[in-house]
Parts: sequence; structure tokens; C-alpha cells
Amino acid sequence: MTQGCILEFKNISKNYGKKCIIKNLNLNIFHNEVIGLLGVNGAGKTTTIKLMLGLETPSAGEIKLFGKNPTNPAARIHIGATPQNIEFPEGIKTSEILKFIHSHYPNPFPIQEMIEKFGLNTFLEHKATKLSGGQKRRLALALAFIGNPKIVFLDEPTTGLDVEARKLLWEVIKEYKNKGKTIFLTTHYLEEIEQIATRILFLQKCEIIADESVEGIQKIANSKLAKVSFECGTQCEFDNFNSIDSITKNKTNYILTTKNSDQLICELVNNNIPFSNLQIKKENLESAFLNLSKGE
Ligand SMILES: Nc1ncnc2c1ncn2[C@@H]1O[C@H](COP(=O)(O)OP(=O)(O)OP(=O)(O)O)[C@@H](O)[C@H]1O
Repeated sequence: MTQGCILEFKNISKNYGKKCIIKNLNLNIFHNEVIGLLGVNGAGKTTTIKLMLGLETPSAGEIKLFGKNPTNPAARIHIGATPQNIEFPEGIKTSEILKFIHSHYPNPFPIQEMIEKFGLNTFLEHKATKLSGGQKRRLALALAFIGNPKIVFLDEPTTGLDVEARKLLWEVIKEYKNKGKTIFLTTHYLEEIEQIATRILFLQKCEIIADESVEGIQKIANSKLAKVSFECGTQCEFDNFNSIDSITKNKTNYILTTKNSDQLICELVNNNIPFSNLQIKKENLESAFLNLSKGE
């Protein structure tokens, strides 16, 4: 196994019937990474996490979690996870579930610390199946971290969380990373991931089409289109321009798309275009992601 690697996919393929979900994927996850896995609905993010957790078997290839098969209890003792759809057993209270999961790990965090971190105080004596969606999510997150595992897998962890709980979660993830631990998460909230991820993966059509640092992804975003809009009372001619990808005109309002907004502004000035109300809108990470998804 590659040094420092805690999870390894070797030529992994996964099909459901004839449907290909993952094809020939090679992937290494190392200590102290915060990895965000992104992809459109149905891209295969949950399936990927299930393969990592040993909850699904690959159709081909080999997965090593801490050098072992992910179903091996000796590997699983180092992981924590929260699934996308949370279900708890009937009749058990929040406090009881916390104690039960806590007892399975050799070096867990104090239960009280998890209660405070994830704001569980007000529903400790409530039956877990009766909790609201957001409360269930908070409990599931506390359970993912409680064992002080080396890697935590979070499948769309912010689903159902209010703004405050989301902030809390990102703080917990940051803190956890600072302890040298690894987090692997799927999410649709790209702007949030931008703040915490050390690496971003995009899954599309059975393949990881981008495996980049946040800076790398931002470069992709920056090299993508910007929209430059302005008003101009006279008819503009753009024949001398080298920087324009497309032109849209609506009465006196022009919208130009460009991969180089700086050059476009210079060309506007050099060609004495009498523009006003100039606005430049660069693509954000989210639209870069969507364009990657579209294969642009
Ligand atoms: N057990 C299963 N049997 C058959 N098909 C499945 C099974 N589980 C998932 N799929 C299919 O595999 C594809 C990938 O599903 P998956 O849940 O991994 O996507 P996802 O990227 O997590 O989607 P979302 O963002 O909507 O949660 C989907 O087309 C789904 O219908």
C-alpha cells in the first residue's frame, strides 16, 4: 500500500445490473485530508461511500481500508460514518444510542463533549425515531465522530440541518482535521466545501473527472467564462476584439462572455466604446462544477 494511504481503490468498477456506476477507478485517500466528493444526483456518490465502508461489494477490483478488506472489523474500528438516510432502531433514546456506540470504540470522545458539540442536550431523553429530521442528523453526526475514528465518512451531512447546525458541523470538521484526522464527505453545498476541503473530486459518468485541490478547482473556475455586461447607447462593433466568446444584446444592454475579462476591458477602452454600468460576473465554483458535469 502507498505510504500514508488509508484507503485505496484499485481498478474498482461497480455495476447495478447492466448499469455502470463506477468504471476502473483508482483512488488513494491519505491521512489528514478533507475530501469532498461532488457529482449530480445519481452520479454514484453514495455508492462510492458504501464501497468504502464495505456496505457494497465492487463488481471488479480491490478496496483496501487500512490495508484490509473494508468489511474486516480490524479496519472498521478506525472509521465513523453517517449515511444519507438515517434510521434508528425503535424504542431507543438518544442518550442510550450515544452510550451504546460509545462503548464499541477503544478510545472514544467523552459522551458529554459530543452532546455539547452537536447540541443534543434538549432531546437526550427522546426516542431517536421520534426526533425531527435535523435532530436525527445531529445525532447521526455525533455518532460518526464519537469513536474518535481515524477517518469519518459523511454522506450529505448538512441535509436537514439549520444554519447554526451547519456552522457547527464545519467547525467540528475543521477541528478534526487539525487533529490530523481525515474526512470524506459528499455534498451539494460547494461554497461550504470550498472553505474546508483540501481536495475535491467530481464524479461523472462512472469516472472521477477532476481530482484537485480547492486552488486547482478555483483555477478551473477562473479559466472558465466570465460575463461582462454594460450599457451602451450606440451600436458597438467588436470586430477588433480577440477576447469575446459570445455577444448578447438587449436594447442598450450588452452581455459579453469571455475567458479573459481583463483583456476584454482593455479592448473596450482601446476601442473607445462608451460603456457605463460595467459589471463582471466570474463563474463561481458551483457553475464551474456544473460545466465540468456538462463536459464543457
Ligand atoms: N441498490 C441499488 N440497486 C440498483 N441501483 C442502485 C442501487 N443503489 C443505487 N442505485 C443507482 O445507482 C445510481 C447512483 O446512485 P447513488 O445513490 O450512488 O447516487 P448519488 O450520487 O449519491 O445521488 P444523490 O446526489 O441523488 O444522492 C443511481 O442511478 C441509483 O438509482
